[in-house]
Formats: sequence, structure tokens, C-alpha cells
Amino acid sequence: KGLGGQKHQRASQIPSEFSQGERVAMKEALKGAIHIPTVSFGPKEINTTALAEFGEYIRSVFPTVFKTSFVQHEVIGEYSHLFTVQGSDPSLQPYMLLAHSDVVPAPDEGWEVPPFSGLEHDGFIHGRGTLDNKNSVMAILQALELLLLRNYIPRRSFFIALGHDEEISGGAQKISALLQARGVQLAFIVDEGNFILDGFIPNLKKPFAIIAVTEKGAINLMLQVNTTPGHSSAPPKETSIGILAAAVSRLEQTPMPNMFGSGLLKMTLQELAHEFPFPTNIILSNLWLFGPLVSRLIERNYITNALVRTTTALTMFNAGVKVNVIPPVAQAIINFRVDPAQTVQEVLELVKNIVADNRVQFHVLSAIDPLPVSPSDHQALGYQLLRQTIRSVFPEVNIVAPGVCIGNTDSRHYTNLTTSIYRFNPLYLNPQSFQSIHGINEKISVRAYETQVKFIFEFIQNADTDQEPVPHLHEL
Ligand SMILES: CCCCCCCCCCCCCCCCCC(=O)N[C@@H](Cc1ccccc1)C(=O)O
Ligand SMILES: [Zn+2]
Ligand SMILES: [Zn+2]
Repeated sequence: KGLGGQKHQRASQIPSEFSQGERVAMKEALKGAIHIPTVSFGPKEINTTALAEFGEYIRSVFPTVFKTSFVQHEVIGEYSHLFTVQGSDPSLQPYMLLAHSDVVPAPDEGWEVPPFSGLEHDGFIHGRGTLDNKNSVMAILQALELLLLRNYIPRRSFFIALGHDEEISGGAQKISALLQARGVQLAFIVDEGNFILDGFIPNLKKPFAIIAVTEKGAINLMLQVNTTPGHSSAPPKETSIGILAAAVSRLEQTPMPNMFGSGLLKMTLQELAHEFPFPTNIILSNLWLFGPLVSRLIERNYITNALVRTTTALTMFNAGVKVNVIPPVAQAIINFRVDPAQTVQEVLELVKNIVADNRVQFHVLSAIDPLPVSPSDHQALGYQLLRQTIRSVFPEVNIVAPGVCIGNTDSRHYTNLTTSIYRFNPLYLNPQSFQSIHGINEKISVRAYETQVKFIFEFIQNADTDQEPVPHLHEL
């Protein structure tokens, strides 16, 4: 289905089977990568020593990638890496795999094992970056290393872009600009983002794969209130802190509108419908009737709520200079994630109306509109290749559906190179592991990591297809 079946694949698929020695080597390579604290602390605050060490490290664990004549390696912006893997058939449009080597900070508190230990315990490799996103950096290079060791020569060229500052909204622009200057246009891009989701929806026991075909926009908005400072023994009726606190509280208490009806989520739920027991299957198959009910249920859970509206997160608050001084200035930063059915401008208008206090100043620190929706139809090569590989590597997963990524990814810097951007990690994710991303006790099972390598190993080979995806009449 989709890609038209076996006849579209290369005659000699290299089996995705790895020896015991290779399996040990691949998990040890990931552990070593976790051990290098490539932390992005804040704008312009990166651990350059660790990033340089990481560059040396990948050279040492993937020697074949670095010595193969048709794989070109370039260091971009000092610590990012771009690999160009030259295919044998120039008529096939290239694609690109993305991942990032930097991680968010991880103070030791609360972790079962130190976050940069890369320790293996109970079948899991523990540490910051095991899910976000050194697993992908290492799995992509590992899969390529293993393919090259088996004398694989791709037909379709591809790029691997490994950013070093994704966590501070960084410099993928440099790679993107370089490729644009070289006249590169890509068939598609695959980046981090969504997963095979397990346990996010009550009553749905079966896992389902969501390939994100768009991502939400984002606004970082600073609200500021200035008042005259003075002696705290004779305070005014309202201080800058009180005015600002009331404004941000109004924002927190007034959620942005529920956009369920206009979003991709409706499509996703319709695809999931028949996996649910009665009566949920009937309800989800008839959203024209039950839409309002379903959208109310979805917004009750804080994770699924993020799928139906622009979210409002109060993330920073600063005020005050001394215990007995009326504060001259109070500042708060609010991080909005903009629903794909809205624009930054629409959200800012709503915010002004909710705050409704002209003593509160607005400073937009950064803003990006939601990303365009990539195709997911039967002709969409990247989407169909992902789908085909999911079916092969995860045969137990019955549903593969398009969806929205609630976070932002480096792929947003590449819209100049392609209209087909897919955000998908070939890993299971449950609500607990979701909490560990940017949280504590991030870990990946050894088995899941091996499966991620297997997925990429098969995906690269599947991408050598030279035929357009063909339509099929019905889904099972
Ligand atoms: C049909 C029902 C589905 C159930 C939904 C379950 C949702 C599952 C969540 C999937 C995980 C989402 C992980 C998103 C990865 C985004 C990566 C990231 O964290 N990016 C940063 C980028 C950034 C932006 C601005 C400044 C610094 C960094 C982010 O904050 O978005
Ligand atoms: Zn990430
Ligand atoms: Zn992250």
C-alpha cells in the first residue's frame, strides 16, 4: 500500500539484523555520547568544550562514515555537522535527516542516576539526551555506519544535519542557508517530534504512530509594569507586582479558544476511531455530531489540551529590589504555543483584550507562526516511506496518522528547502516518558534504541525507491 508494495524496493535489501557484537557496540556508543555534557544553558551559553569533544567522539565511534569516499562531512557554525551522502542516481531528489546533539540542563537532584552518567540499569540507558535527542544523532550515524560496513551504496542522495543549539532555538539557519546557496531542494525532511504514543488516551490500549506534519507556532511575550518606587511603609493601593500579577492571572484563567473543529486532530481521531471499544468508536466516527463533546473531553487533560488550543504558559516573573522598597518595575514572560488554526497576530490581539490594562506594556521577544502543513496523501513520498517503515519495524502498530507537534523543532528553519517536513521519532512514548523529556529520569531501553537504529537502517534503504507512491483505494 502507499508505496505500491515490494516491487518498488531495491532488489537487494540488506537485512536489518545485527550481530551480538554490533548490538553491544551500538549501546556503548550511545552511553559514551550521553556522558558528554553538551548542555545548552541559555542564549549564547553553550558548552563549547563538550560540543568539541562530541565532534571528536562521533569520529571515533563511526570511523567508516568518516572515511567513506561518497560521504562528505562538514562542520558548520563550529559545532554542527552536515553529512552529504552521495547517491548513485542523480535523478532522485535528495532528502535530509535531522537531529541535535545539544541537551537541556540536568541538575543531579531527583535523578535515579546521575544525568550524564549514561549508566545502564534494568535494560535502560539513563541520562539527559537519551530521548531528546542524542538517541537520534547516534542512531542515524550508527545505521549509516552499519550500512556502509555492509558495502551499501545509496541510490538516492541524502543529507544528515546535526545541529548543536536546537535547545536555544539556534543555528540550523546556517546549514539551511548553505544548502540553499548550493541550490539544494529536498524531497522531504525527517526530524524529531512525535512518537508512537502509548497510554495518552484513556480506553485506548493500543499504541498508535503520529507523524507530525506541522508544528505549533510560538510567542515569547514580556509584560512589564512600571510604577513609582517609594518607601514600603506607606504603599500605594497597587504596586507594579500587583498589577502584573493580576494581568498574568487573567491570562492563565482565560484559556485561548478551543480550535478543535478546525484542526488536524479531527482527522487523527477519525483514523483512530475503530481502535476504540463501543461507544467511543461510534462517537469518534461521528464528530459532526459529537465534536463539541469530544473537544470538551480532550481539553480536560493538560497534554491533549495542547492539541486543541494555543497554550499559555507563565514561565518567568521578575520584580523587586529590596524588602522595603516599592518595586519600580515588574516583568513576566509568557510562552504561548500557537495553534495551527491561528496566527501570532490573532493571539496577540486576544491577549491584549484579556489583559485589558494599559498600564501593562507588551514586548514581543520572539514570535513564529505555525508551520505549513506537509502533505500526507498517497503521493507524499516522505510520509509514505515513514509509514512503510513503521509497518515493517513495528508490525503491532495498526494506526499511522498525521498530527501536530506541540513543540518546535529545528526543521522549521528548513522551509526554504522543502514543503514536506515530517517530525517523527521511531520510539514508543508514554505519559511518564513524555514528562522525562526536559524533566528528570530521561531514559531509553536498550531494545528501543536498537529498534531505532533498525528503523533508520531500513528507512534509508526504503528511500532508494525510484517510483512515486501510488494511490490505494482503502485503508484497513
Ligand atoms: C491524538 C492524541 C495524541 C496524544 C498527544 C500526546 C502528545 C505527545 C507529545 C509528543 C512529544 C512532543 C515533543 C516535542 C519535541 C519538541 C522539541 C523541543 O522541545 N523543542 C523546543 C525548541 C525551543 C524553542 C524555543 C526556545 C528553545 C527551544 C521547544 O521548546 O519547543
Ligand atoms: Zn529535541
Ligand atoms: Zn528538547
